[in-house]
Amino acid sequence: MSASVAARWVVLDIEGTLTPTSQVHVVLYDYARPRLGPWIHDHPEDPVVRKAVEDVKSEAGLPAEATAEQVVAVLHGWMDADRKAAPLKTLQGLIWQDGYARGELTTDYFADVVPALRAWRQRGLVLAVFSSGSVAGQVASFSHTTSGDLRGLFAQHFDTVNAGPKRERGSYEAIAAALGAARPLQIVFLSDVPAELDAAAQAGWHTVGLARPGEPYADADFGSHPAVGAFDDIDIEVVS
Ligand SMILES: CSCCC(=O)C(=O)COP(=O)(O)O
Ligand SMILES: [Mg+2]
Repeated sequence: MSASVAARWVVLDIEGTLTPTSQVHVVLYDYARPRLGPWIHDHPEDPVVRKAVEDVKSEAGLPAEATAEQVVAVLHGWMDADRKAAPLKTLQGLIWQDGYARGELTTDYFADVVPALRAWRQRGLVLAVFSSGSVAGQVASFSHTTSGDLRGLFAQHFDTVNAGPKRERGSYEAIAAALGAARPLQIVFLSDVPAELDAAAQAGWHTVGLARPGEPYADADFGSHPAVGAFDDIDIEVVS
C-alpha cells in the first residue's frame, strides 16, 4: 500500500496516526483519571476550569448545583466510552500539560513518524495538527517526547474548539481558511479514522488513511481514500 499526493500543508491526526492508540487510552487517560477530581477541587477560580465544569453539567443534563463528585463521575464515564467531549478534553489537557512539565509524561511515536515529519519540514511542507485533544494538551505532548522537543515542527494546532468536530466538513473548511490555503487541494489530511477522512475529502482536501498493524483501524474499509501502513509509504510532492 502506498500513496502519492501533491500538497503544501500536511494536517495530522494524533491517536492512531502519530502515536499508538495505547499512548492516549492507557498512558494519558490513566494519568488524567485520578487527577480530574483533585484538579477541579484545586482550581476553583480558574475560569477555564469553571467553564469546563459548567459545560459538563449542561452536556450531561446535571443540575447547576451538582457536586464535583457527580461531575467527575460523568467525566470518568466519558473516558470509559472514549467520548471526546470538549470539556473533558479541556480538563485532560490541563492535567497533561502539568504532567509533561513535571517530567512525569513522555510521548512515544510510531518509529516512522519523526523521521518523516522532519523530512517533510525540510522539503518545505508546512505541518499542522488536528486532534480531539485540546491545543494545550497537544502542544504539551510535543514538548517532551522520546525524540526531544518537537514543538517547532508544527505551524498550527487545531482541536474541536477552534475548528469543530472531526467528522464534520465545516471543521476542515475552517482549518483551510485559518491556514490561508487558496485551494483545499493544497492540503492533505492523515488520519486512521475513515469518517474523519470522509469529512476532509468533502471539504476538498487530499486524504491518506493510516491502517497501522495492530491498531483499531488496521482492517478498516478506507473506501476511496488511499491507505498506507506507515508514513514511509506516503510520497508528497510539494506544491506552492
Ligand atoms: C495530548 S493530545 C491527546 C490526544 C487526545 O486526547 C485524543 O483524544 C486523540 O484524539 P485524535 O483526534 O488525535 O484521534
Ligand atoms: Mg486518530
